[in-house]
Amino acid sequence: MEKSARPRTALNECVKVVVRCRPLSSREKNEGFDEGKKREKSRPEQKWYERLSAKSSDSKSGDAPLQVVKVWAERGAVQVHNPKGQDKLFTYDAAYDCTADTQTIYDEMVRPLVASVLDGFNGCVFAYGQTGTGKTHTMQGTPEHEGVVPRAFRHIWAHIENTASPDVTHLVSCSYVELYLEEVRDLLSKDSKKLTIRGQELNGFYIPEMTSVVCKSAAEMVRAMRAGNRNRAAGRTDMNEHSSRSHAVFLVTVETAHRDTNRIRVGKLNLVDLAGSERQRKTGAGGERLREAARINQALSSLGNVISALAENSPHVPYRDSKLTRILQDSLGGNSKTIMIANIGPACYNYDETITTLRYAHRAKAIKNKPVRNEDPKDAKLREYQAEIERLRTLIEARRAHERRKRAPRARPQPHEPEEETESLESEHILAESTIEQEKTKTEVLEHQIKSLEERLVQGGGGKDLINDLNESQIILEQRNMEIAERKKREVEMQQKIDLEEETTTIVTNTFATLQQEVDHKTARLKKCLSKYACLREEAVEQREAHDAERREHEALQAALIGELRRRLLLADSFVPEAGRATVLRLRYNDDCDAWELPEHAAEPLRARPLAHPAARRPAAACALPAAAAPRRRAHALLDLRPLPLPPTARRHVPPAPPPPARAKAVEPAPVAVKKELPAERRVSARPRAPSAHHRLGTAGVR
Ligand SMILES: Nc1ncnc2c1ncn2[C@@H]1O[C@H](COP(=O)(O)OP(=O)(O)OP(=O)(O)O)[C@@H](O)[C@H]1O
Repeated sequence: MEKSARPRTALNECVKVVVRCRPLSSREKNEGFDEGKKREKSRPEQKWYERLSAKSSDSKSGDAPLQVVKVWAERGAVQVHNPKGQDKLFTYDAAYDCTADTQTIYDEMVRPLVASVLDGFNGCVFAYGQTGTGKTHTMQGTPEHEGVVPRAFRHIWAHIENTASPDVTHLVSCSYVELYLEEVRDLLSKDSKKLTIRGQELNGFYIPEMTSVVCKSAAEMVRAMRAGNRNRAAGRTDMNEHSSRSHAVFLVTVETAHRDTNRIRVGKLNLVDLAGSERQRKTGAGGERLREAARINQALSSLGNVISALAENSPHVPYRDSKLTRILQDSLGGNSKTIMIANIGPACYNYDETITTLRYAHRAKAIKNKPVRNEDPKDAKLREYQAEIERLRTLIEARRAHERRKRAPRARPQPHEPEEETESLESEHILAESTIEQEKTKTEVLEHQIKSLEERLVQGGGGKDLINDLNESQIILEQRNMEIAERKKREVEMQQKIDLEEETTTIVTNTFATLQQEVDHKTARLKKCLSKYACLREEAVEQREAHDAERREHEALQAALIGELRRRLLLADSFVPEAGRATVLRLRYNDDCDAWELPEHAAEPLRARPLAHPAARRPAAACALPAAAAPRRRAHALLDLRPLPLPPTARRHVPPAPPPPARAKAVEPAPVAVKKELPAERRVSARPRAPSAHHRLGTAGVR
């Protein structure tokens, strides 16, 4: 992710939100009727199951009651059965049920976005949702069902082939990174090296050192994606056989140069497959999986906070809270056109998670981005390559001219000329020949360099003639699909408008014959309003409960992390030598460099408290007196206000003395050994010690 220039003027464009509901998995179908599993569920879930089972016997349909989600594709709405009250209804830009395939989602929603990227805009598609709801299935797909990412590759290359002409040059490059345990890793480098996010909140963040692979076809990009996927962290949980344990970002950069206008457009497409939120109770995660889950949930919670802050137009957006939100800064509230695909599962077992996902997705609809076309940005590689090719060409020209001058016919030695002169002319000739040879080799090297640079660029020679019939008909078909998708989108929007206006117009258009009619009508409206009010109150209670649950989870996580921190600090106290501990405590973490640093001008902490000199009239630090030991430092004149370590409150455990043999008992009484041990212990605690890491944690107010 290269740093790009900030846009000057931009039109606001809302984040588009799409919901996709996957089919019930075979496991969910079986689990619904498994009495053993039902008993394991928490009480509210069990009640829900019981209610549904009752309904199921009424409806006589096997698995229908297990599903709580109903998708109204033509309205872009999702309805969720509420076990405690009224059903919930959310509307989005589009909604797809389990029968919809990725092709439809791509044609209707993603295709226009990729077209904008080819026109020089930034674009982002990210899949969000609970674990096992089909984010990877949507983004990457399977060999049988191609996902959004490979479809975008094919779309990009179909466009490049279609617009091939000698006046248009393209450069396509891709990068692939993952965020695993809050570390950014390069998936396209052999050793998956760790990367650093640089930049400031105001100017946007970027990753300067990530590998960028120049590609010449869609197949090459798919190969790069697969190579990256092999390096990506994945693992098994109770909810997903192949669960992604990291957030992955595939970045495609398309640069297009038009010779006639001499302008370069750079479009960047971020394709993000997030790891899913998960509850330890359901995934059965432990050990390393639990650590991963904690980090995944933490990053997703930061993402949720960013979405909420942007939706509420809050003056502060906490992008800095996690690396994920830093990476996605431009996509959320910045210079980008963005699509959020919210993946949900239909099972009642996941009711809470589905509602949470739908709420965040609904909030994301209010986020306004400011996309602008990126024209002639400073970091365009195409311009760099073109300049380099131009420079090499001039160099070759200069060399050739030099060569020609050297080859110019020289005066032949005349018979009457002296022999020495003839010899010198001949040696000069040989020297010139060898220089020409050397120059020739250098020119060849330069020509080779030009060729390799030109190979990276895609430049069409024959325009439309190059495209075979199949490709052309495919493009026509895609255009038709896009038109159909556009019409469908308009239909959904109109349907949503009609639904909204239907309610308001009924009041206006209604004319009442009698007063009683008006009273009845108004009573009905009042009842409707009251039920809406009850619904909202219920939602507020639910949100508070969800918030409380989330807080409890965070508290448990925090307690676990503090426990871990204490253990590590204890280890540091026990094993880091006292001499080096003061230095260790001064280390500060630098977010930008992703490393621990020793601040340059930080005062060195005092190893011991300064004592008043016994000979001085006024109290003064012993080290401040001239007699004090040299060398003196400025830091020595500072007063150390940190509390001294408290003496230990527990006595050191003294192993009980082995029962003495009957005869020795009278000679060596046991209590003496305990008495001897105590003063020695006190002496240790009274000695001025370097501040311990553990002690610092205590004074920092961490409970
Ligand atoms: N629309 C769908 N149609 C059919 N099967 C699906 C669909 N969506 C998901 N699945 C199946 O559900 C399972 C889980 O999907 P996937 O791995 O994509 O979930 P995920 O959201 O990426 O999970 P995680 O966050 O744990 O990585 C897979 O076996 C996948 O094939």
